[in-house]
Amino acid sequence: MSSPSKILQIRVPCSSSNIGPGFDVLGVTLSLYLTLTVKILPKHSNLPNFNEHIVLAYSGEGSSHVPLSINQNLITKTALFVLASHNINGFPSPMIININNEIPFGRGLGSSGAAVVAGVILGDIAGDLKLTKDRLLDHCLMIERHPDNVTAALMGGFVASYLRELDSKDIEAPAIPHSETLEDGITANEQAVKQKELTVPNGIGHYIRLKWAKEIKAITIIPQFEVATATARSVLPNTYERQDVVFNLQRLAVLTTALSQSPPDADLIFQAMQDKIHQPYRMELIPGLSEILSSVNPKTVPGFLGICLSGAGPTILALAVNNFDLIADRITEVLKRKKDTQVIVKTLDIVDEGAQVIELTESS
Ligand SMILES: Nc1ncnc2c1ncn2[C@@H]1O[C@H](COP(=O)(O)OP(=O)(O)OP(=O)(O)O)[C@@H](O)[C@H]1O
Ligand SMILES: N[C@@H](CCO)C(=O)O
Repeated sequence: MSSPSKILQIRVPCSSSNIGPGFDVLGVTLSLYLTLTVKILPKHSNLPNFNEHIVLAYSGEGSSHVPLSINQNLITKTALFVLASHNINGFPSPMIININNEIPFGRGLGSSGAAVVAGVILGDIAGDLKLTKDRLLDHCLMIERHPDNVTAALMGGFVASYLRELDSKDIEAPAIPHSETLEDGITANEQAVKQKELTVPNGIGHYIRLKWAKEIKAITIIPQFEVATATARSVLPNTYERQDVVFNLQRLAVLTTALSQSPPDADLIFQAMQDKIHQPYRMELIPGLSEILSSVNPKTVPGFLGICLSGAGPTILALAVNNFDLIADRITEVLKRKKDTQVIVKTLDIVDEGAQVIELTESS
């Protein structure tokens, strides 16, 4: 008797991180999703592609260039890493995985974070590991070393997080697929077989969910060009002046509470969303960023609260309680003047739910 096949859906929201001063600290989940529909087949099933026992189909954002080989795709590569770290060599059962992605790549909306979270959950399900949410987070944080996007995508809502300091031997194992340098030749699976053991430390990530005032919406102004996170991190300095660090710490502490208050205090939020740690250095990658960030002001546009680079950019995140179209038009106009690019505007809700697994059907 074969075991019945199972159909599950893994749904992970996109996220905007930093929110100005909270570089590598703050993340908030927004209403665009990466969805995997996973059919786990009985072990002896024949699949249409007889050479592989995993069939990957992909639609939506990134579909023209995302790799569909399981050793190269960030989602399946992450799942293989999770399995390998539990001494499971490869996917134990045949699967048909349909991926639908609404999150644009390389725009600062946490596409890689969502892919890593989806991959960790896929590995957990495929290996029947039953990992706790905190343990899922540990695995995510081995792959994406800044916690802001993955923690928000997994836990949902407005989240602040930090990483425990780890020994370099724990984080430098060559078997770890880093989300920003996917080109590495050896697969997690091959490496794990060589290493035999690959242990993911416990309790890497620590987080707290913060309150977000329900009337505050996120306007995302998404230019149609990509900035890879690795590039946007490579332009940052290794050391900072004390006054710049203090500037951000002061604003970060105020911002976390300011965004929870109803009605929101626009002047307080606008000032508290200023940053001196990452945005000034990323101006060379996003033409006109300085002008864009000063193109709207709560004194001239009622309902507008604040503006920043979303994640590593190039998307601009504007927070507001109304006048969404007017705010988006102002920012788009400056952006287009500075660079000849198409721009897509989406006004998104803040979503409370992080990654979810939904069991769809079960058939023999
Ligand atoms: N759904 C997906 N499936 C497979 N790979 C993905 C998926 N989403 C993202 N990736 C990989 O992640 C890369 C984008 O990651 P990157 O960190 O540069 O940008 P981002 O995550 O969109 O932005 P940010 O981290 O600033 O929010 C893509 O080029 C692709 O290699
Ligand atoms: N905090 C990260 C987010 C990008 O994923 C950065 O700004 O580089």
